[in-house]
Amino acid sequence: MAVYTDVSDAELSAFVDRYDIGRLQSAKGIAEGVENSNFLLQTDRAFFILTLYEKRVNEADLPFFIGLMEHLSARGITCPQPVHDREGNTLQRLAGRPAAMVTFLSGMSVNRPGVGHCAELGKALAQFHAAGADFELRRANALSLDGWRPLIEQSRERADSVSPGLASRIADDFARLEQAWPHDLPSGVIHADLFPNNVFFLGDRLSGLIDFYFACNDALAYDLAICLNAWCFETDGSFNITKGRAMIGAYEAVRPLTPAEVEALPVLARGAGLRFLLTRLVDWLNVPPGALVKPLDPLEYDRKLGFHRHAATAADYGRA
Ligand SMILES: Nc1ncnc2c1ncn2[C@@H]1O[C@H](COP(=O)(O)OP(=O)(O)O)[C@@H](O)[C@H]1O
Ligand SMILES: N[C@@H](CCOP(=O)(O)O)C(=O)O
Repeated sequence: MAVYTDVSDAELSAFVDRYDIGRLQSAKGIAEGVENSNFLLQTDRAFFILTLYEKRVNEADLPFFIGLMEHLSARGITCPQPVHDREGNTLQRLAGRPAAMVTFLSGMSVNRPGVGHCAELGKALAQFHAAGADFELRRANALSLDGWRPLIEQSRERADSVSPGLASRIADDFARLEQAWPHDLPSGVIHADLFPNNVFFLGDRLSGLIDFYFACNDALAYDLAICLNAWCFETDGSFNITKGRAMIGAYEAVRPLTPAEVEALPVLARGAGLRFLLTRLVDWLNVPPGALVKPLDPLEYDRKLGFHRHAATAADYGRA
């Protein structure tokens, strides 16, 4: 359960009173998520999500995230809308943390995405990229190539306690990626964490996207590579090419990839795999004492990297 910061009932009630959203009736810490502390609030009018931003979120980036949700909503992307308090503010402080309230989105995330879910995701990702094209704020990707080095250093000494040989596999991946990473691909606002838990469905139809707190400016195809990692592998570690084909095909029906993006796809997918291996590994080795959080398995991404290391072309991911 991701609740790093405790908030008393009295603090929550006083917080809700800053808004014109009714009186607080109940508040629960949310079981899912690993990055921030989230609470489901029910007032006598509606449900809301309250987020207290934790360690990985830089307070200076919050206007980017909040502004992006407002920008996307205005362009027809279903995502949480930041709620304004009586004075018009969206950004707050609560229990010593930066905080914001957003609207509650209905729908359910899928634990085991099927081919149809992957196609829905591909289409929504391309629509998201199109909607973000005229967003004026910018945010560099703190978790791209340059951001991996400190994570490697933080985890190097203890990596082999998680799996023998892991430190050297990570070093080899990083060396290869440093040499092959593309720098001139079409770029724009990317979600950068569009995992199944951040996508809601109503029936078979994708109904909304959440969790924009890794969003940044980077290569658009890198976002697709993240989604191939997060959606198209089976639990035994094998890549499901039918899912990859469905996702890439639906993405390209909205935004065709350039030849350079197609060529870069295996490197981008390997980089995305390493990025999630590293953040998971660092979290695994550093669970804050007393925090209600279950760290995610880093070795899931070590297994996925086993596929990426041998993938030669985009065809291995299902690109026709
Ligand atoms: N706007 C929202 N509407 C409905 N549920 C939400 C919303 N935002 C978050 N949640 C719920 O809270 C969980 C954790 O949110 P998330 O943003 O993924 O947290 P974290 O960034 O800490 O990982 C989600 O899996 C979802 O169940
Ligand atoms: N998607 C990341 C973890 C980030 O958690 P989220 O709840 O913010 O999506 C991973 O799987 O490592």
